[in-house]
Amino acid sequence: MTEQPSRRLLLVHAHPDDESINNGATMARYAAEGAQVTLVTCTLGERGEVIPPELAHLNGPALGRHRMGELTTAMGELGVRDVRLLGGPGRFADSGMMGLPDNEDPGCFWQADVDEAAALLAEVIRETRPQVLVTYDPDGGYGHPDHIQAHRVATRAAELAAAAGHGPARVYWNRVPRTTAEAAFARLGEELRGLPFDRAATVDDVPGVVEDERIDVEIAAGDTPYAAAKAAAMRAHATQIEVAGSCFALSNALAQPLFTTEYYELAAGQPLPEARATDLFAGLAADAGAAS
Ligand SMILES: CC(=O)N[C@H]1[C@@H](O[C@@H]2[C@H](O)[C@H](O)[C@@H](O)[C@H](O)[C@H]2O)O[C@H](CO)[C@@H](O)[C@@H]1O
Ligand SMILES: [Zn+2]
Repeated sequence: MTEQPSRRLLLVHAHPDDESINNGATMARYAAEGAQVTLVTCTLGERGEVIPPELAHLNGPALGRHRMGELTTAMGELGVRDVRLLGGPGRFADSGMMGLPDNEDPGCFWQADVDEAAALLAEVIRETRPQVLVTYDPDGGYGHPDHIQAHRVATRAAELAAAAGHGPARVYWNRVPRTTAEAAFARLGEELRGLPFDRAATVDDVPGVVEDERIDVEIAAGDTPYAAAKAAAMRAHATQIEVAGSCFALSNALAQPLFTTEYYELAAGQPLPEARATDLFAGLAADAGAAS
């Protein structure tokens, strides 16, 4: 039986790029510190728009394969080695933005049976035994069907794992504190002229913004190598993201801040020993490593 690292983190995301945008610095930090970091991505983003003109021909399965390559490159930048597609490559297709006919595709993630998808994720939890699971809030951060479904599947999988005696000690939701977002957009407005973007997004465009008091953990990368790794990982997702300095834009070309501090709300599990902790595992009994 091989020993697992004493700290084990599982992140559940909807598309290739979400993990770097939301948790790139966090993943890089914990990977560098020797924690086990497992990423489960639920779709390959086959219905995404494509930014670079030279790649505009990519769509459907070809885009999905290309984005899997982007994800592999991005995880190399973060030092994350355990990357899995929920149910295997192509099991659940990208559902498209909320309200589009794409949502009715019987093979898309939005149409998946939550219990069936959760059983697949629960198997990953049984194998990897994470103490910490990170996913989106019930609205998926911004209402995208795949993000909402990722929340539902991750939540149900954690319940299944707990019922089997090996559930995560903590479940966190990706968050951004409102005052931080507002201050970052105020600075962005002054910097926009020097950026390759014509317009800026707004605070309302940022997923998961909540009042400051709901933030339980902040992982500040500041000027550490983890901030640079996050930017490099986001750049690797070139079909979806354009990075310029301390900002980025998705295919809508709306500039938004690239946060090098990442924030979390404790959704379930063991309370934290202090307000605004700086470690997702703070206060958890460091086990010797579960047998795999
Ligand atoms: C960050 C994220 O979740 N991206 C999703 C999203 O992409 C957006 C979508 O194409 C929208 O129409 C654009 O205006 C926006 O700029 C994109 O970020 O939805 C895609 C389709 O489901 C998905 O592939 C992409 O990963
Ligand atoms: Zn997404």
